[in-house]
Amino acid sequence: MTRPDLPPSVARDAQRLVLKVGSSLVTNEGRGIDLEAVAQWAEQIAGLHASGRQVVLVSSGAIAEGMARLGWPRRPKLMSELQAAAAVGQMGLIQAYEAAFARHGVRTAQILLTHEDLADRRRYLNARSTLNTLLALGVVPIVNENDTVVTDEIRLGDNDTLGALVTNLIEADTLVILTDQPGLYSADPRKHPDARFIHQGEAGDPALEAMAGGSGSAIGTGGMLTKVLAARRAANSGGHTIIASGREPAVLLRLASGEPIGTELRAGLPVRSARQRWLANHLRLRGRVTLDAGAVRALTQGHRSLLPIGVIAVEGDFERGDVVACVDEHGVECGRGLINYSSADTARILRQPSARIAEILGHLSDPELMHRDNMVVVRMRRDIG
Ligand SMILES: Nc1ncnc2c1ncn2[C@@H]1O[C@H](COP(=O)(O)OP(=O)(O)O)[C@@H](O)[C@H]1O
Ligand SMILES: N[C@@H](CCC(=O)OP(=O)(O)O)C(=O)O
Repeated sequence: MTRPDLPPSVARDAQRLVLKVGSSLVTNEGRGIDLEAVAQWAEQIAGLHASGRQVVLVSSGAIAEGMARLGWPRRPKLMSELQAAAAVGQMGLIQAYEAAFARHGVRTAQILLTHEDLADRRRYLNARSTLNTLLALGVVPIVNENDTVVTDEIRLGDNDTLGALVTNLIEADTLVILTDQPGLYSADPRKHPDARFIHQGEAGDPALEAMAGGSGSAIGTGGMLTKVLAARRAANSGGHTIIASGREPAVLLRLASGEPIGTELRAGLPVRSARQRWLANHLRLRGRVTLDAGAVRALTQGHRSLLPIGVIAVEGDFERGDVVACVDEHGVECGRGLINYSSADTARILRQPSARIAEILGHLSDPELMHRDNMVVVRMRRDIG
């Protein structure tokens, strides 16, 4: 869907793009890899390369393609079967992409990531430098979640989130999410055919997030909600997001030439530092501390460190250096950061002035429970980090 009276697409000025393609597009609604679509994306990305732009491709479809290859008509429920399907399907995906890009003389690389790779600071920095090196070499990295090794509790589960994390990781200017709809509507168009098309908005706008529903197909996973939330996450590093139809001819080249296609969600939020983003992007936290109202204010308005005196409860089993959530008395997260004391020690020093830490614990690591520099404030109720 083009946007005739609108300003040029943000993709026109993007030097570094992340392109995310969904399972139903990649696998022709689960029938098997859509080689024609893959060929077109490869041709377009080669065209973007020729104009000096760098592209990372985040491709879903491993499970759907694995199911097609194994002759499974329905998505299995068992984790081990999903993982087996992903292992089979990922081979097919990578072969198809490598062959399609080779026709344009463009090299590809496979990158399979887990949440843990991005949560561990050292592995996160490694992933970042590998991706940056590949881009500098003119290679197109093809990223997917490492479905065969992740367990249910630690899966990202949807590649919209992964696309946003990769956007943050390499500080891409624009995240383009291609899907089976022309973009975001005021309600799921599968259920509400009269829904209004949203041409443009601001990433992180709760009104837009309320419009987006789950997946309407048997193949996709996150639906529109994960795409709109991905836009909020991408905006943390200043990345704009475009959600558009993968069936739109030459969609990437047209976007890059400035044609306004799909829904554009602009980054308007203050950009977070790489360290703050790394903290914010932790999807599974080791525990949480409950803050009294004064401590919540000190954190969110005063931009101060968290002291043990403002903590009224502690939950979870964590060590010094783990990422822990700070919640208010209603359990709503207001910040998160690296904690200076284990859960056992925190339980002993909560509600106490910092001057008493050494006396209670027999040692003093830091006067703060969480230092300002190691924290990120979370502002909204429905925050995704
Ligand atoms: N407000 C909305 N606007 C557009 N699509 C929506 C909306 N809410 C839910 N959807 C559903 O989201 C689906 C796209 O997400 P998904 O199935 O996960 O695709 P993909 O495999 O591309 O990630 C659409 O087919 C549509 O049914
Ligand atoms: N890693 C999974 C992708 C899951 C996913 O996010 O799918 P989709 O909602 O179609 O983007 C796979 O390759 O099957």
